[in-house]
Amino acid sequence: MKLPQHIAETFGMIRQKNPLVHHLTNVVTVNDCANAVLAVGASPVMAPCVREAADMARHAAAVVLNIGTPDEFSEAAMLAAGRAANACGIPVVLDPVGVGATPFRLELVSTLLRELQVAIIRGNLAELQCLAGDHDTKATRGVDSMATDISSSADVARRVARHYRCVAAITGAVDCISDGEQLVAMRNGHMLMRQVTGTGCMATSLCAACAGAAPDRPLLAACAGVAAMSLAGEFAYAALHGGEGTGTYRQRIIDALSTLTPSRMENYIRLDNSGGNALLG
Ligand SMILES: Nc1ncnc2c1ncn2[C@@H]1O[C@H](COP(=O)(O)OP(=O)(O)O)[C@@H](O)[C@H]1O
Ligand SMILES: Cc1ncsc1CCOP(=O)(O)O
Repeated sequence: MKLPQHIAETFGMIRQKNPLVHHLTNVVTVNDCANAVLAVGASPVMAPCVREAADMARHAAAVVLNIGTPDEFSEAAMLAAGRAANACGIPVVLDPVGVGATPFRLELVSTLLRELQVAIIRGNLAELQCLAGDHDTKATRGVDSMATDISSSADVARRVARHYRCVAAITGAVDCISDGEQLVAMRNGHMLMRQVTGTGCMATSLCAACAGAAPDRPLLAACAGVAAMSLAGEFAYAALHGGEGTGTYRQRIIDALSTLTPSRMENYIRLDNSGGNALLG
């Protein structure tokens, strides 16, 4: 089997298994994440209160910790959910939104990564550069950044994955996913995705949906989640008519996710081999 087929097969497992994805996430994009997860055949639930976060995590197939709008209660609830998930072998997927922007976010993410074993970290280049300890994180601008250069993304993804013993997924014009050894780079998506808030958060939730369906293959799960998001962005753009803008585009992204099939995914994934692709030592 070729790599796109493995990725597409992993995506297909979502509809077979209908995993429950528990989210502790931000207030900006929470509804988009819930709809994205539903669109691909998984079930979302959001239970951010510390009094039930761990109990809900135990029912779930995967847990998302997205630090987009952290407050003074976030750390306790995320730790409770994450510890419960770790104890039950349920994959935890971290989105370190804007981690380099404030000391509070950096401290929160450092605590989560010290106390929990995460399966997948999904973020943009600036966020993962920050986690890699790179000091040149000029790319940070609020919760946004740009990744066009495959060599930096590939290098940072590998280093983050090795350091935190997980899969690291860096999205951007090129998406680079690594487990520390193997690297998968894909060039799908559309630059208009940057004009719609939530495309990164949805990518993270989709990685969690895939990890919930295929917990034994986190690298392929992260590839499938990211590929689903990028392909939805690409197909949604192609479906726009004249006079339609980013509001319609946001809706069309959910439409594209809900109609995305494994065979379409397999056919449209564009691998970029210039950074060295999967099965690299
Ligand atoms: N310039 C681009 N060209 C194509 N796709 C892009 C581009 N920028 C981002 N994307 C896609 O948008 C989605 C969100 O990625 P990104 O913007 O990096 O996340 P974040 O919102 O966390 O910064 C991913 O599927 C990614 O591939
Ligand atoms: C705008 C904003 N501010 C805090 S969280 C958030 C949403 C970020 O979502 P994404 O990174 O997916 O665009």
